[in-house]
Amino acid sequence: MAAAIDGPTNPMVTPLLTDLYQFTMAYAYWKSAKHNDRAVYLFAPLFNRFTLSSIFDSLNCISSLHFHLGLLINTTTYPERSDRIGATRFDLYFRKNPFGGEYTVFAGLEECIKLIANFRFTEDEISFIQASLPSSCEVGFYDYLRQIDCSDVEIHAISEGSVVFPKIPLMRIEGPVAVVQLLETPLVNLINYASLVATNAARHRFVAGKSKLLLEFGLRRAQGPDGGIGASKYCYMGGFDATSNVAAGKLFGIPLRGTHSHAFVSSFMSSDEITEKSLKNSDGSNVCEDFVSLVQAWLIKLELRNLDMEETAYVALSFGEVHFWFYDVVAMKKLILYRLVDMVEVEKEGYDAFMRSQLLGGIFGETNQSELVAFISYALAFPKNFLALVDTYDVMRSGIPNFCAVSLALYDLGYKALGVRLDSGDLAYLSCESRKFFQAIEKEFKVTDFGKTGITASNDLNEETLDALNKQGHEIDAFGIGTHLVTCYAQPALGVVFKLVEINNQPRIKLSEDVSKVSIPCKKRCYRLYGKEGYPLVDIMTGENEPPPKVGVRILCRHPFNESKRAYVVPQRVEELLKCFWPGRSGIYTEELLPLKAIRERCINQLGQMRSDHMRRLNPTPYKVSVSAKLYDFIHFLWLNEAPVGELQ
Ligand SMILES: Nc1ncnc2c1ncn2[C@@H]1O[C@H](COP(=O)(O)OP(=O)(O)OP(=O)(O)O)[C@@H](O)[C@H]1O
Ligand SMILES: O=P(O)(O)OC[C@H]1O[C@H](OP(=O)(O)OP(=O)(O)O)[C@H](O)[C@@H]1O
Ligand SMILES: O=C(O)c1cccnc1
Ligand SMILES: [Mg+2]
Repeated sequence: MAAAIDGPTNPMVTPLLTDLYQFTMAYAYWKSAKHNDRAVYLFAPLFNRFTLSSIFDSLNCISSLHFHLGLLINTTTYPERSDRIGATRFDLYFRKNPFGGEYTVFAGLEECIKLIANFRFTEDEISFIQASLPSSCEVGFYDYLRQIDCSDVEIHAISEGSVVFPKIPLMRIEGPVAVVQLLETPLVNLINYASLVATNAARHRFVAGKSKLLLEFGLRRAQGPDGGIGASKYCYMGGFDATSNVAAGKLFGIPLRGTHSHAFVSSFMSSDEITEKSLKNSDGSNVCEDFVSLVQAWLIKLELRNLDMEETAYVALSFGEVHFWFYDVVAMKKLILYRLVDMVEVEKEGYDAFMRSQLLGGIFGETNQSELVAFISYALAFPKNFLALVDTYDVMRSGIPNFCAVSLALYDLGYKALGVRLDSGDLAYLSCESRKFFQAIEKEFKVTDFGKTGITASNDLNEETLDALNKQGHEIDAFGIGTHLVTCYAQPALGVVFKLVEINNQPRIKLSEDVSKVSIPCKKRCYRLYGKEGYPLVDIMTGENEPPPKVGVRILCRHPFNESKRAYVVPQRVEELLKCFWPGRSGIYTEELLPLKAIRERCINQLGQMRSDHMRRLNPTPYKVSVSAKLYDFIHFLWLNEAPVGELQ
C-alpha cells in the first residue's frame, strides 16, 4: 500500500460531497444485503448459450464454464471482502470531446486518489446522513457507514495529463457496490471540470503557438474559489506557463506572473506623489538622485525624434545635470511645459521661441502625466521587472511613449524593462505599432534589444480572437487570458459519466436509443497503438483476458457500434493505458502520483505527438476509438439479449 496520501486540496471534498441518491441506493443495497454481495450470479436465460460460451471462452469476461452449465448459481454472501469471487466495476468516461474538438486532456486523477485514500465518515457526517434519510432507515446502516473506507476499492486509470478520447475508460473503479456507488458523484465532479479546463488550456496553447507565454488571469471571473484554484492548476497542466493566482502558486508551485491594473495608473495625479526619487544603478555602483527628471528628459528626447529637425527655433534646456538641445519646439504642448517649466532653465537665445511654442501644441504633449507618474512609481518599486499597462489613456500617444521614457531611463541605470500590457483596442494593430516604436528607439538611441521589448495582450481573449490575431499578424509575446479560459465559456461541462460495466463478474450494458450512449460492458484492457511515423493511430479496448496487441502483428480494430467501420492496424508501439493507482487490499504495484510539473510535461509531450489533423480547430479528423473483434461480438450479443424485441400489431 502506498504511503499516506494527503487529503483533497479542497477540504469540502468529503464523503458527503455526493448526491443524496447515492446514500439512498447505498441503504437499499445494504438493506438487501447486496452492498458487499459476492455472489457469482450467473444467469443468462435469454442468451444463446452456444454463442456466448464460444465468445467467452476467449474473452473470459465471465467464466465460460458457468455458461456451459447454464446455471443460476445463487447468492452467496462474503460480507467482509469484495474480491473473493467477483467485484463491482464502474467505468468513468466521457462520450464526446469538448469545444468541437477531437481530443481531451485527462485531469483530476490526483484529487480522486486523495479522496479515496482518505475516505472515512466522521461521526458528525454520519449523524447528518441519519438526519437526512427517512427515520425508517435501520441504525445498522449507520454502523456499516462507520466502518467503510476505500481499502476494498481498486482504481485503474489512465495517467493524468494524457490525451484521451471518448468511450475509453479514464478510470475503472472496482469494489463493493455500495461504496463505489457513493464515489460516483465526487469522482465525476473531480474529473469533469479538471479535464474540461485542461483541454481548454491546451486548445488555447495550440492556437497561440508554442513560443508565446500564456498567463492564466481568471481567478476573479472563475466560478467560485474552487473554480479559480482548479482553473489555475489545470490550465498550467494543459500548457499555460503561469498564473496570477497566488494561492494556486503556493498550493501547486505554479509560477506566478502579473502586471498592474488601470486603477494603479489612474490613482496617480502628480509627480509630487513620488517622494523618493532616487534609484540605484543595477550594479549598485551609483545612485541617480532624480529618476523623475531623467525620465522627463527622455520623454522630451523621444518626442523630438518624431519632429521635423529642419524646423523653427533652437532651444537648449537643462535639467539639473542633464542638457538637451531642441531643434524643434513646435510640437511641445502646454501640459508638459507647464509641468517642466519650474525645472527648466531655458537658455536666453531660445527662450522666446520656446515660449511661443507652448501655444502650438503637438504630439509630445499628448502623453498623460499622471500615467507617467504611475509608471515612474512602478519602475522605482520594480526596476528589474518593469512592465506597464499602457492603455489607460491612449496607447500610442501616451502609454507607449511614457513607457519608453521610463524604460530608457532605467536602461541608463543598467536595467532592462520587461514590457507593456495592452488591454483594449485592436490588439493586432496596437502591438504592431508598439513594436515599430520600440524598434525605432533601438535604432535611434542604440539601445540593445529594445525592439524586442515584451508585449502582453489581454481583454476577453479566447481561441477565436487568438486565431484572428494570428491571421492578421501581430507582435504579441504573451497573452493574459481569464474569463473565456476558466469559465470554459465555449462549453460549460464535459459529459463525464460513471457506468456499471460488471457486477459480480457479470457484464452489464446500458442501452440507449442514442447509440453513442450505449455503454461498453465488461472489465476491459485499453491500449494505444502507434503507427510508423510515431503518431498514435487508434485506441482499442479488449476483454480483460484477451492477449494484448503485439508490435508488428496485425490486429482488427472495430468501431464499437458501427459494423462497417473497421481497420487492420500493425502497431509499431503498443501502450497499455489503464494502470493501477489504488490497489485496494491487493497491495500490488501502484503508479506513483507525479508532481504537477511532470504531469504538465506529459501533457505537452502527448499533445505534441498527435497528428495535426486531429488537433486543428476547423473540422478536425476524429481519432479512432475501437474494440477488438471479440469485444465487438460480445457487446452486440449482450445488446441483442438485453433489448426487448418489439411487437407490431
Ligand atoms: N485585432 C483583433 N482582431 C480580433 N479581435 C480583436 C482584435 N483586437 C482585439 N480584439 C478583441 O475584440 C474585443 C474588443 O473588446 P471591446 O469591444 O470590449 O473593446 P475594448 O477595446 O475592450 O474597449 P474598451 O475600451 O471599452 O475596453 C475583445 O474581445 C478583444 O479580445
Ligand atoms: O479579459 P479576461 O480574459 O477576463 O482577462 C482578465 C481581465 O481582467 C482584468 O480586467 P478587469 O477586471 O480590470 O476588467 P475589464 O478589463 O473588463 O474592465 C484584466 O485587465 C483583463 O482584461
Ligand atoms: O496581472 C495582471 O495583469 C492581471 C491579473 C489578473 C487579471 N488581469 C490582469
Ligand atoms: Mg479587461
